[in-house]
Amino acid sequence: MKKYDVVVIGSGSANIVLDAAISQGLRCAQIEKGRFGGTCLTRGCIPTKVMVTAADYIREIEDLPKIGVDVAPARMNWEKVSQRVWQKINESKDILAYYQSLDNVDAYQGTGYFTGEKKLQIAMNDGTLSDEFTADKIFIAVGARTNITPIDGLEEAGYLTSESLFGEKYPPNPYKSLIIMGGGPIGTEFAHVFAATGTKVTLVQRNVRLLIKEDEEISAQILKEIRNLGISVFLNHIATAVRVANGEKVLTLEDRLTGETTEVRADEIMLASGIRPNTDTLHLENTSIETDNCGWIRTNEFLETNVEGIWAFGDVNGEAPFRHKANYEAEIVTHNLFGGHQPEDWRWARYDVVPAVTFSYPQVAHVGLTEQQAVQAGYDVVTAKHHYSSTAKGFALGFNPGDEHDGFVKLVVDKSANTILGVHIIGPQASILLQPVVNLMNAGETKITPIHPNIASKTVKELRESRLTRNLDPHSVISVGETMTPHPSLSEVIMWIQYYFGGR
Ligand SMILES: Cc1cc2nc3c(=O)[nH]c(=O)nc-3n(C[C@H](O)[C@H](O)[C@H](O)COP(=O)(O)OP(=O)(O)OC[C@H]3O[C@@H](n4cnc5c(N)ncnc54)[C@H](O)[C@@H]3O)c2cc1C
Ligand SMILES: NC(=O)c1ccc[n+]([C@@H]2O[C@H](COP(=O)([O-])OP(=O)(O)OC[C@H]3O[C@@H](n4cnc5c(N)ncnc54)[C@H](O)[C@@H]3O)[C@@H](O)[C@H]2O)c1
Repeated sequence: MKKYDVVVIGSGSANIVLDAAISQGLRCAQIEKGRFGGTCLTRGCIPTKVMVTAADYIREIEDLPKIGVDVAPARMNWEKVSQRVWQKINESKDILAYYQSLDNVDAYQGTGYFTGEKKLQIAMNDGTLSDEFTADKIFIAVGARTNITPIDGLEEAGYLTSESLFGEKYPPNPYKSLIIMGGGPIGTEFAHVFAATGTKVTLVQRNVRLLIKEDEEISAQILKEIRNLGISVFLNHIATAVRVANGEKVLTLEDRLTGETTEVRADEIMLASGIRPNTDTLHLENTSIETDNCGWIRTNEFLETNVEGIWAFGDVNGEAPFRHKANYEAEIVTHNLFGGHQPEDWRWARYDVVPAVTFSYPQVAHVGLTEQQAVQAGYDVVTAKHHYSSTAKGFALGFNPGDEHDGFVKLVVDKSANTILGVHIIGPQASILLQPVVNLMNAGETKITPIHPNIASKTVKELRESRLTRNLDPHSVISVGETMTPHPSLSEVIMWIQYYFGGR
């Protein structure tokens, strides 16, 4: 049976690990069933941010008269925006071509799955089956996909997901009307994009609030802002049936509190109702790799699975599903296994300082605990709120004290220790305003904290017993590089700093 040194399944954050293995001259295999580059490049962060940026400008231009700049209405040129969206998505072809050009990599286009504990096979996209093979080290980074909630009539009526939108269902023109189901980051970002194109958007959220991972005050504010954009929002509603009438999709909604039903109609329905892991494609039943009840692979703080020689990272381990978190984990694995470091200098993952940004209008950003979580955790909580209008630049941007659309920063502090527990921001550039706090919260000394204590290779057991600590000196470029950065371009600058100076 053929044996590789390294196999990576997935081509998103997995490529970070793959590149390190390649640079060491190891014999590698890469398996990807879809477009090379993974979700972020081909159907996630990057194409959506190209759209969101155009949508942001439309809204900002609309806001300009309030600071004394008269403007003509701005309009989204869908063809131009789409050309730019697909320019990025199509970089995928260059990624595939790059790996195909390397001698020590086999880039397989197909679905990889396990036939035994460390044995793999590939159902190739061309319909053939690969031979079985094995590897010393296997890295699973297969990500996740939209979780489709079954609704009567949905399959017959047809629907969109982020995958099909950036695929076979990409619209040549914006929809006249669109129903989006799900009020998380995907739902609110697409609601902003399409509303800015002139689409009549209806957002249906099962929960009583939008962006349920945010502090309650942020959820309440984003609701006001989203409604202010002309988007119709139904909270605490579920869809019970879909039918097609006069060329439109008609959705029956039920108020979960009162049971009252309403009908909403639109050209198209998009599901943004959460994600599920792609582990069902892997035939994990042929291995002893542990997952939780929903299929997310259990990993420890070193991204090890319970099977020696198999690691998993990114969305598939069920920790926060963000591009910056996936890359952070991939960099940890790279540092430990291919960085030439002794175990006592290994890195490990911590999930208490994972920043999150939703690129809605306005942006929403947070790191750490919400007020509600801090109270529940038993901290001596004190909070403070500072409005954009109370700052000189906030006023310059057009916010006035008392304005119901004023953005704010909410600080959650442990009063006894005087430490920051969480920061929550809603308003322009929230993604950038958050970053200094993320870096500070991540800096300093941290002690190893076991995650899934039963998962431990011999080295990890020793490291845990030695009570390893890592000191991130706030002056060091290494600390900058080891801190997650959710702003897309800021994170690229940080990666550049890390690669340029980090190794010196
Ligand atoms: C619409 C949208 C917008 C987003 N915006 C942001 C954002 O602004 N910021 C942010 O931080 N995050 C964002 N995310 C989340 C981010 O894209 C993911 O967290 C990140 O891409 C996960 O990376 P990954 O490496 O874990 O998996 P992926 O990048 O999903 O890579 C996994 C790859 O594995 C492939 N695969 C799956 N099963 C198999 C198999 N059996 N064999 C072979 N290949 C397989 C898949 O085709 C996929 O390409 C967004 C997601 C979506 C959907
Ligand atoms: N800017 C970003 O970082 C960014 C952007 C997009 C996506 N993402 C990541 O991708 C993941 C998936 O995003 P998401 O927004 O789909 O998931 P989500 O789980 O965060 O939100 C989905 C929401 O849909 C609701 N919902 C579920 N079923 C529903 C139904 N049938 N009808 C109406 N509402 C329903 C849920 O109550 C939930 O609030 C997120 O966890 C997020 O981290 C990140």
